[in-house]
Amino acid sequence: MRFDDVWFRYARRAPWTLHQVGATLEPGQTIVVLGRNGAGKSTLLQLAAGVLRPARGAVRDRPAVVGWVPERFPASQPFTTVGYLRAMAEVRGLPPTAADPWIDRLGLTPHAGTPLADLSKGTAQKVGLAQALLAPPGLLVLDEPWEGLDAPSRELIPRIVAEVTDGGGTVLVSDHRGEIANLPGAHHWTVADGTLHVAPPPDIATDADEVVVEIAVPRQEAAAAVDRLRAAGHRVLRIRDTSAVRREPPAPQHPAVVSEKTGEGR
Ligand SMILES: Nc1ncnc2c1ncn2[C@@H]1O[C@H](COP(=O)(O)OP(=O)(O)OP(=O)(O)O)[C@@H](O)[C@H]1O
Repeated sequence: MRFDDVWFRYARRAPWTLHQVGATLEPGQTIVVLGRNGAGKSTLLQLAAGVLRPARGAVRDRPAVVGWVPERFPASQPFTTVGYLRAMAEVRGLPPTAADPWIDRLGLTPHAGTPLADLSKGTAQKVGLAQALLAPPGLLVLDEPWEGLDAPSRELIPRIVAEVTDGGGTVLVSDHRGEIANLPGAHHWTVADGTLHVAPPPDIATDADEVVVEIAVPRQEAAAAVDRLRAAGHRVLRIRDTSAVRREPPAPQHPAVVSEKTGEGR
C-alpha cells in the first residue's frame, strides 16, 4: 500500500493539513507515527484507513480488510457491548459468535450487557479495538491505542500488533505517550510542518555487556516463547516473520525472536 503524493485539507480554502505525502507500507511492517499535538497524525491515519479521502493524490493498494481504531471510540450508539460486537461481526460477514473470543480476551465479559454509552473511556476503547480485530486485518490502524487503557490492556497492544504483522498485515499506530518502546523493530514516521518524514527502524541499542542472540521458533509458539523470554529477564527486541513479508505461502516457517540477556533481570 502506498501514499502517492497525497494532499489533504479540511476545507476548500484552508491551509493544507498534509501535503506531498509519499510513503510505502509493506506487509508485515509496524509503523509508528510521531509528531506534536495537531501535527496531523490522526489525519494521516484516517487517510490510510480510508476514513478521509485525499484532495489530491491517492492512497493505493489498500488491503481489503482494514481495522480502524479511532482515538475516541464513538460510544453514543444504541447497543450493548455484546450486541454491538456481534452486529459488527455480521457486518464483516462473520457469524455473530466471532465476537466472543475478543470479548473474552479483552476482558469485556463483565461489560457484555452494558450499553456502550455507559462504558468507561478505557472499556469503550477496548470495544473499539475488538471491532477492528474481528476479521484479521490486512491493515490495522490504531490512533493512540494506549489512551485510557489500564496496564494489563496496554500490554496486550504490542502482542496484538505482533500477531497482525506475523500474519502478513501492516500496522500503523500513532503514539505521543512514548509507548513506542514497546514496539521494537517498528518504522518511525514523523509528521511535521504538514509533511511526512520516513525513517527506517532505529538500530538496536545494546549495553556494553549485552549480546544479541537470534533464535527461531515455530510460528504458533512465538507468543509463548516471547512470554517465557521476558519472564526469564531477557529483552525481546524484535519479532520478525520473513515469510509474511515475502508473501510466501503459510508453511512451517520459523519466525525469529531476537532476544538479549540483560544480566539485570529487566
Ligand atoms: N475535523 C476537522 N476539521 C477541521 N480541522 C481539523 C479537523 N480535525 C483536525 N483538524 C485540524 O487538523 C490539524 C491536524 O489535526 P490532527 O488531529 O490530525 O493532529 P494530531 O497530530 O493527530 O494531533 P493530536 O496528537 O492532538 O491528536 C490540526 O490543526 C487540527 O486542528
